[in-house]
Amino acid sequence: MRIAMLSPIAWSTPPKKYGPWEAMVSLLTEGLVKRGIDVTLFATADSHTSGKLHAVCPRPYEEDKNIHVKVYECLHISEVFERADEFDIIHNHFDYLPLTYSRLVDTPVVTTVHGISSRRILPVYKKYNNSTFYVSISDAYRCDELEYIATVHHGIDTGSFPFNESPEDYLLYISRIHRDKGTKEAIEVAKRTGMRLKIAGFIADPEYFENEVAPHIDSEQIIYEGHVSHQHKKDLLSHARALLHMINYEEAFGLGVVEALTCGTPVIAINKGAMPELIIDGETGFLVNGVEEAVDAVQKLGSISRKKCRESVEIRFSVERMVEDYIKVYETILEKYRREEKRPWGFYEILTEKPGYKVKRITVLPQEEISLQRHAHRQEHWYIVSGEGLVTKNTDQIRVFSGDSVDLGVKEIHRVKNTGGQNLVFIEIAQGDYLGEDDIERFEDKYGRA
Ligand SMILES: O=P(O)(O)OC[C@H]1O[C@](O)(CO)[C@@H](O)[C@@H]1O
Repeated sequence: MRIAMLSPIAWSTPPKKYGPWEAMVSLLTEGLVKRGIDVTLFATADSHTSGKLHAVCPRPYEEDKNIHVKVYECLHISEVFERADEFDIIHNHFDYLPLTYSRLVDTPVVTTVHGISSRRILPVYKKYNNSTFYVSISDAYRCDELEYIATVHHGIDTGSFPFNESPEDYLLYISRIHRDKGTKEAIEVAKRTGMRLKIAGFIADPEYFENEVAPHIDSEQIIYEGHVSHQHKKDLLSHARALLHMINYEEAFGLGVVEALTCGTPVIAINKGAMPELIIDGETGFLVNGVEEAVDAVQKLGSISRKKCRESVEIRFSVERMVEDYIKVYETILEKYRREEKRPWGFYEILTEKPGYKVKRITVLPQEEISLQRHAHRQEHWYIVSGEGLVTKNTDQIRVFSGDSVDLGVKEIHRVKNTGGQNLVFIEIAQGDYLGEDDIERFEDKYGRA
């Protein structure tokens, strides 16, 4: 299996410090290579992989403000798609932009949806919903308007995080410093419980840091450790009494939460987003609804077994499990693709074929149309499953929607155009003495095949 792994270029892959998407891409890439899979990693030039690295962007744009973000995004993404024929699957971790190239290539594209930053980007995801594949990183993060091939939780290199049975007496906040992540609320919990709080992470929102965080830093009770290295992060995580994760948004996953648990450190988190999928309330931490409940939870930390914390994530969130899950996703996609016949207007899948009849599921992409045609040996019955279209039947024009059907006799001239913004999907039952694809007489064709 040949995989093109498209990483973001905000940070290197793996990142030197912060960079959760790039960190996950690196772990997945290395895990796949270990399993003998041929992976080409498209990432910044200062990235490292035991697979093959392909880079056009010299440095991460977050580390070098001279890198023109849009220019390098274009150069980076186009590289993958220009080499599409060399791969069996393109695995996109670059959010929505690469989706817009996906219909220009024959290689299937699977996207791990790391985060939907705003509902305003949904139209792109919706447009490619039926022609590409999406993986959700938690069940909580599935968007009702999209279809997913699987949920795959992230995995971490659990073995590289030290387990510590005897913590020190401080609470920890480790994340980028931003309102969403609840730095201010973590400070409040520390102050109310009289415990020390160590804060680590890069300052994603300087104004928030200045107004809500900095005034509380006294380097005694509230300590800012800075944008820490991987080693420093592991030390902080393994020695903390608990991790405070007082998020103010529906977080898609929470790598820091899993990393803390791996060290044996319980997590007190706001019960939002993926938190219930990561933390077992009362056993590996506490799911709370605000500062008040978090303060109570701190008092109950003694009831948590640190060993249990580690055990709860060791297998469920290991890299090996994540790699295994993604291999299954790739295999499912390849199996589906083997069955699907590509056409310039979309694709079809033969559901069954027996002497005398053949059943297909036909997908016409938005605004595309099949040729104006007729068959000498078969009649067809079309049942519209979803989308909307305009059927030409001899001299008639018939608007069709989900639930409608159309019958086309032998030698009747016909065509269908997808007139909507979603895929037009219909089931075709063809009956006749000959059902080969070459029984098509084309009169007109948008793609020059007539
Ligand atoms: O000639 P085109 O545009 O590829 O269309 C072919 C499709 O049209 C149909 O013949 C429908 O009439 C399908 O059975 C077939 O897959």
